[in-house]
Amino acid sequence: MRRSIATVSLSGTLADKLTAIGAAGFDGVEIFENDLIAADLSPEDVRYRAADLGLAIELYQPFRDFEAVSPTALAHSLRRAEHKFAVMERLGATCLLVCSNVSPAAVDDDALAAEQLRLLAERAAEHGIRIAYEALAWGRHVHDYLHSWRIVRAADHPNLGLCLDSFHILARDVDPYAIETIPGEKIFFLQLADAPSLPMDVLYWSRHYRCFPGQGDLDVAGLVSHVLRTGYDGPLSLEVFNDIFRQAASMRTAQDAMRSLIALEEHVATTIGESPSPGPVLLPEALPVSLAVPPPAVIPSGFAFAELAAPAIGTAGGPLAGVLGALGFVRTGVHAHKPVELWEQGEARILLNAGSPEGRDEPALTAIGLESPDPAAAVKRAESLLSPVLPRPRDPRDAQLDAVAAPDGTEVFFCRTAQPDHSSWLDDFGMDRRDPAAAGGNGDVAGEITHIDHVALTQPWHHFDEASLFYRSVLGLSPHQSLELPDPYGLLRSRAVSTPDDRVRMALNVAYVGAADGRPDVAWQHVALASDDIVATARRLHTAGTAPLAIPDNYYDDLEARHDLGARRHALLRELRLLYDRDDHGEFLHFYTVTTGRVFFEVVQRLGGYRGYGAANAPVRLAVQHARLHHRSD
Ligand SMILES: O=C(O)c1ccc(O)c(O)c1
Ligand SMILES: [Mg+2]
Repeated sequence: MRRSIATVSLSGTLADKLTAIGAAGFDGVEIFENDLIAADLSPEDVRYRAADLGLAIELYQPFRDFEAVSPTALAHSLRRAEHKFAVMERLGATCLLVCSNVSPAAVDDDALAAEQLRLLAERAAEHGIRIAYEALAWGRHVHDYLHSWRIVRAADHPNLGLCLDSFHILARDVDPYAIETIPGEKIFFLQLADAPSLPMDVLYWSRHYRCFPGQGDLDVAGLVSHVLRTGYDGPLSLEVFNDIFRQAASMRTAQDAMRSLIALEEHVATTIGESPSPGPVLLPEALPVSLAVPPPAVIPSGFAFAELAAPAIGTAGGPLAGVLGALGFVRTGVHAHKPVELWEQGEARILLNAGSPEGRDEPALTAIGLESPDPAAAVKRAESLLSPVLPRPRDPRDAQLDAVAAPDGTEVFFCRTAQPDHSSWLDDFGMDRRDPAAAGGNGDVAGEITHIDHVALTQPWHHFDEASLFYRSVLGLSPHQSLELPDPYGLLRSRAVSTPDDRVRMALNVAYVGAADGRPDVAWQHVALASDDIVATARRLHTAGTAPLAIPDNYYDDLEARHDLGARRHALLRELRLLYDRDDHGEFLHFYTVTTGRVFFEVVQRLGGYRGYGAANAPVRLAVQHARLHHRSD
């Protein structure tokens, strides 16, 4: 399919936007009038620049408040239209979007709207221009696509058709099923946007919170299926009004947009045969357009490791090694020729890397290893969704490693640990790697860490939606609900993503920038380790002389008010500074270690089928972490 995007979706000048859109591989562009008006480029300059970048100008927009008006207003609007037609001729644009009238002066009269739109279409036809009429969700009288279709049908002019916009249709919860009753040739244009479900005024929601398909909660793929079934063969065009994208780097946003369209086409291709439809079953092969079909997602089956930059391991193991030791981890190997240590316990593996990349001078979570049924196929998938595959200046002695960069720069490795069909990264840590249990680990002691439960990564605030789309589309993880967590100095956005079997879970949090009063930027990351007996793990930590993060007494007073867990259990939680949560499926016990650089560990025990991440307790944790940070910098 032709892929297009509206210039309003990106930041920068019109020239920047065109360059970014061209570089991301789009076929076309919708020129937003305000971008052109403010540009120091003539319409001809824009036309030739777009052509040089391989971009067709698919649409010019928006033309507002035209239909169902008084004769005086109509005369004024027709004059305005003639000027716009002239600009479009200079641009080489042949389709004008007219959005439904929002003015209080508009009359509730479909026959009048049809008559006036017909007049506009007749004038447009003289310039070889077509009019695409769009029902804005907040239109004064016309706010639903079936209503705009009735008007277009009544006007009955070949140069008048519809613009369908997924936001306006899905935001008002209008059933897109009836789209299939519209002949495809009367759908002149299809605009796509997703949005997180937010109970708010639809105009405000549209102007600030639209996002690319796959980043929100709307069924954009289902809507596209209905449109394609009509025979529509025009472009899929992204039109996103978003406060963050307006500020973020345009090159990157354009690439994120392209990834979203590829994933959307794949979604449509794989589900169009199943979507409820008034017509016969239609398979992708029978469509007049072709849809992208990237190699399927390879769902990871667990964590192989988490890698931490540990600049200080040279000095007596460094603080991270101290914490790992107190938690019962054992250093089981050292990389054959890199300053990397392997620490293990159960199936949990942590790499401490002293070879601090690019001036990193504090501990940070830099890479995660995921167990993959097919690492090479996982990389192919990532490549086809425009994720940077990491060039590895590999030593021929090392095991083959397949890795991609996540949007926040975290390296994601696809591994097959100790599988006969693939070389194992573990072999790089020497044949004399110690068995963690035999090497003085605590395989036989209660409170063993069994595996990595989840990792929590902080995303720069302007890459949050991009990150959730990356984990969803590239790795095949399912996003959970977005949460807002109160922090002493801000509101933290958090969203978990996980595999269907929950063996890989990640929490994505927004990192934020310290305020003007000199507070530091906060981008804490953590590795959550699963224990089969958290009370024993906590006692071991105490015995090793390492204190967990000191949760305040007020938390325990409140916990007693919220949950009746019995006096003994409450006393135990308070003594060991364990936190507690529960959901409909089970209970959750957890504690945190103190932060080293940007990193801390969490130990968790899930009782029953608890599905969450202890988000209810995150505000207390953040407050304590902030207090420690302030204390240190005083
Ligand atoms: O927010 C608006 O006004 C607006 C304008 C043009 C569109 O295509 C649209 O979907 C919204
Ligand atoms: Mg629109």
